[in-house]
Amino acid sequence: MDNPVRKVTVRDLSKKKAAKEMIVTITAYDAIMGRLADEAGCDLILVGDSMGNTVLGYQNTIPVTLAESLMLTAAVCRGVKRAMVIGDMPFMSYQINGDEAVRNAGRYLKECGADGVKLEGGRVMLPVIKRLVEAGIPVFGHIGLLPQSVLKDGGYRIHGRSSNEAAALLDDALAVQEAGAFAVTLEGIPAPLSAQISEQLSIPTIGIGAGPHCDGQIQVITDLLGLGGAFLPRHAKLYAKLADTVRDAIGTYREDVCAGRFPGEEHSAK
Ligand SMILES: Nc1nc(=O)c2c([nH]1)NC[C@@H]1CN(c3ccc(C(=O)N[C@@H](CCC(=O)O)C(=O)O)cc3)CN21
Ligand SMILES: CC(C)C(=O)C(=O)O
Ligand SMILES: [Mg+2]
Repeated sequence: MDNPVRKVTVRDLSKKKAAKEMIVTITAYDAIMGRLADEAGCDLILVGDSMGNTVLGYQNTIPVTLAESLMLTAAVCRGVKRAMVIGDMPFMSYQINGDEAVRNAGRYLKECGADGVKLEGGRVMLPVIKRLVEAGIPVFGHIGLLPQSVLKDGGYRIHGRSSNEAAALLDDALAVQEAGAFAVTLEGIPAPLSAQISEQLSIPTIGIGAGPHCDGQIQVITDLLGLGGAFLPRHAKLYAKLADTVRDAIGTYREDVCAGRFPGEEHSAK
């Protein structure tokens, strides 16, 4: 039997925070990208409900279904050996009540092989997070800019700019920690406030659009690889231009086929 690779655990993440080592996180939506992110050494891989905006082609994360999220989470898990894989619970799969949240969250662990789930919301989600943790499900919290509230908020905006909002966000972070979450995403928060939250919390903070003083960072993989459309959020940095590479490769293939250059003899059965 192959020597199994040792999985990253929630305890490894705590140790990284204590040692001031960055927790590197990225989203993935299929086995191929999951494997590549794992091979690149990421600690955490989130099967984000940003699959709505990216691979599923919706306007936002609202329409993503539990079935879609479970299917892609299972695919990512099949590609990943070492990193923790977290399923991002979609809109309306955990907000109704704790019973539904536990039933739905459990499916990520049992049916997909995920190592935990993520859900959006601070103090209001304390009872739900607590129920999941009591059931033995590792929970990754998420506070600040909450994409599943885009319709209520009327768009995406930085949270915590006023002193009232900043105090509420610190309280949200403490509530998520008190509920038993193993880490929390800080999204769209001014850098000084995420620095303060990261210092006050014993659990790791993972930032996106939240400055450099978090215990780790997360990015949406299609933003980082240049696979998205024209819009790149301010928080994202282009590390590659894969859309150009892919379009060029497919275009060359098309020209070869039209010109009779492909398939050649070496690609043809005798
Ligand atoms: N491709 C992609 N990348 C993401 O980071 C992402 C998603 N999709 N989908 C789910 C959420 C939505 N996110 C978003 C989407 C838009 C902005 C945005 O418009 N930001 C403004 C700055 C806002 C401000 O400074 O107040 C920008 O100009 O980029 C931010 C986060 C983050 N998440
Ligand atoms: C951006 C991260 C935090 C997320 O929730 C997602 O990708 O859905
Ligand atoms: Mg999400």
